Amino acid sequence: MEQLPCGRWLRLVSSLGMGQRAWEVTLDGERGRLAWSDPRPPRRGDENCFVPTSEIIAVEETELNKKQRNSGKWQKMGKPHAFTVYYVKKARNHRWRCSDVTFWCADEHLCNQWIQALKELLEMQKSRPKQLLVYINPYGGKRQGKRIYEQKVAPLFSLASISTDVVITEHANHAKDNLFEVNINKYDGVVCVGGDGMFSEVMHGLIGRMQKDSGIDQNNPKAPLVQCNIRIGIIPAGSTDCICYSTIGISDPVTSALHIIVGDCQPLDVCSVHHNNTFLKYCVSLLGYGFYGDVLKDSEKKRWMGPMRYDYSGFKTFLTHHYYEGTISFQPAKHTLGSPRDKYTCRTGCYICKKSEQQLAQQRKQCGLKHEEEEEWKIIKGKFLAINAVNMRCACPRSPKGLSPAAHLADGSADLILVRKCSRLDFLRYLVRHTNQDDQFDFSFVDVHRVKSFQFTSKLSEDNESNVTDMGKKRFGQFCRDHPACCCNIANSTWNCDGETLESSAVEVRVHCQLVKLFARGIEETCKDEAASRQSSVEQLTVDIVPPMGRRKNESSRNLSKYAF
Ligand SMILES: Nc1ncnc2c1ncn2[C@@H]1O[C@H](COP(=O)(O)OP(=O)(O)OP(=O)(O)O)[C@@H](O)[C@H]1O
Ligand SMILES: CCCCCCCCCCCCC/C=C/[C@@H](O)[C@H](CO)NC(C)=O
Ligand SMILES: [Ca+2]
Repeated sequence: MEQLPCGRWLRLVSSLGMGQRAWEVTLDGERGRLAWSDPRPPRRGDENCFVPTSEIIAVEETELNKKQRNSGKWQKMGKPHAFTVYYVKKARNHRWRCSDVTFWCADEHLCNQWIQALKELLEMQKSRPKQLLVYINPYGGKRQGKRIYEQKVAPLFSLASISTDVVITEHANHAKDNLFEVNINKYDGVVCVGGDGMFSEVMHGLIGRMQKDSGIDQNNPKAPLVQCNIRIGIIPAGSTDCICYSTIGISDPVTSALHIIVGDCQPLDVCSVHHNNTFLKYCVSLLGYGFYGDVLKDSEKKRWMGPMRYDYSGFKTFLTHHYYEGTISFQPAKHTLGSPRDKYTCRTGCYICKKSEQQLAQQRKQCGLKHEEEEEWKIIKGKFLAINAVNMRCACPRSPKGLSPAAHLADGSADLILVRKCSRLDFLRYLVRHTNQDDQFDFSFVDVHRVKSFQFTSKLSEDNESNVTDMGKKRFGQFCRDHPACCCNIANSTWNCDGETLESSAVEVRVHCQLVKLFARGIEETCKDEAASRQSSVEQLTVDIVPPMGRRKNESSRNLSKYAF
């Protein structure tokens, strides 16, 4: 056994009992892992197990029960001493579970030494939260938030020695308002139990509190916002849970709780939405006008249906097939490395996010924020069935690859998807591609741009501003309502902003790079993904990224692959 100068164990190797057999158990502080293997040759592959110390949840001294003590080897020795290690076990589809293993030995001192060493290693994990503030929406999704928290999450937090202050919300905006009042410095993180709307509330509370404390005016669309360092954890108990699904890879309360316990950290871009120098909302998942705005507006009246309301309203909105006229102007995100149509998806420790954030910071240092306003704006006028701006891929169980499969969580850009007027059948084909492997951008009526800011004005508000008489417009509105088959809608749609409707149709949107942080790590690469994506990603990165970054023409993909995979 070796000991660090500070007195900590670097390496502990012992022969310990597990079940009825002796195992060689190694705690390797330097490599950060606990491993156990059967010392009897030949070693079978499935009997060599290890767990990274960063994924150990807790260690506890264990009383072996009577049955265990009376069987086999136990009888031959005095009272055995045992300890249990609880750790993260990774199952399929990004699901995490809490597993445990119990080791025993006859020597009490040795047993205590192991418990002590493991506890010290856990203490060294500085990113783990000790004190959390939890908000539960009892009415989100299928109204199971409270039960989910009490039965699945609270026992894990208690096992990991995390203290919590729990607030069960009594009305909408309860959590948001409360975050302006609490002693926030007391907490290492805020957890929301609910859906995307509940996350949005907590995020608004935290960002708003941070700006207020720093004297930043949120109504100024150009204000450089102050980053929030207090992390947010999401325990999914909503209807879509798109933010959880897109940042963890699955919508599962136990998996989310374990990501919180191990102290994961995933930065996230946030869009600010303004109208006429008035702050409206922040958005992290979907900001959608037209189809998704109309689905949301209709579904709000059907909240009693629970998550099914989106299917009902989705079908109804699809049949109405309304399109909306307006003008979109946007600034392409030139600092980002990827593009919405490359195959390089955002994964844990994403290189594209890291590099894009660095390039943006460098640009701002060199040219200042003011210069950005003068950068190129592109303008598109048209008739749209849907305008969707997504800050993340917006995946959910209904659409596992999401609205924009290659969108990045933390690259300081959003993907702006414009679905122009097309036939019902074409729109259906577009929607169906959200659910299969085909490219949903491969349609003549769909455009996608990676942007850092955009503005939208509907034709209706443009006309109102120019001096067309109101009478004429009203008459035209009447005409269209009388002829629903024509599908044009001169009324405005509404914006769907993370599942909340916005009052105004004219908006000014800006992406704030990595404004908030989550207890998450992005989507982990699975063996299946690795095999499928390695070849295409390297090719794609070499083609798409290398030339704009000014690399030498034939610089090999080897240099990139060392970062990417
Ligand atoms: N106690 C409460 N009573 C009524 N509304 C609440 C309460 N607590 C929170 N809310 C509001 O309920 C809204 C919806 O909640 P939530 O996002 O949890 O569920 P959901 O809408 O079913 O799921 P999703 O957003 O994933 O579609 C939130 O915007 C939140 O402001
Ligand atoms: C006929 C087949 C049609 C299948 C269409 C499937 C498309 C599903 C795409 C879902 C995208 C969800 C984007 C997430 C938005 C959330 O912010 C919001 C609030 O939870 N949810 C919704 C539904 O607006
Ligand atoms: Ca992004």
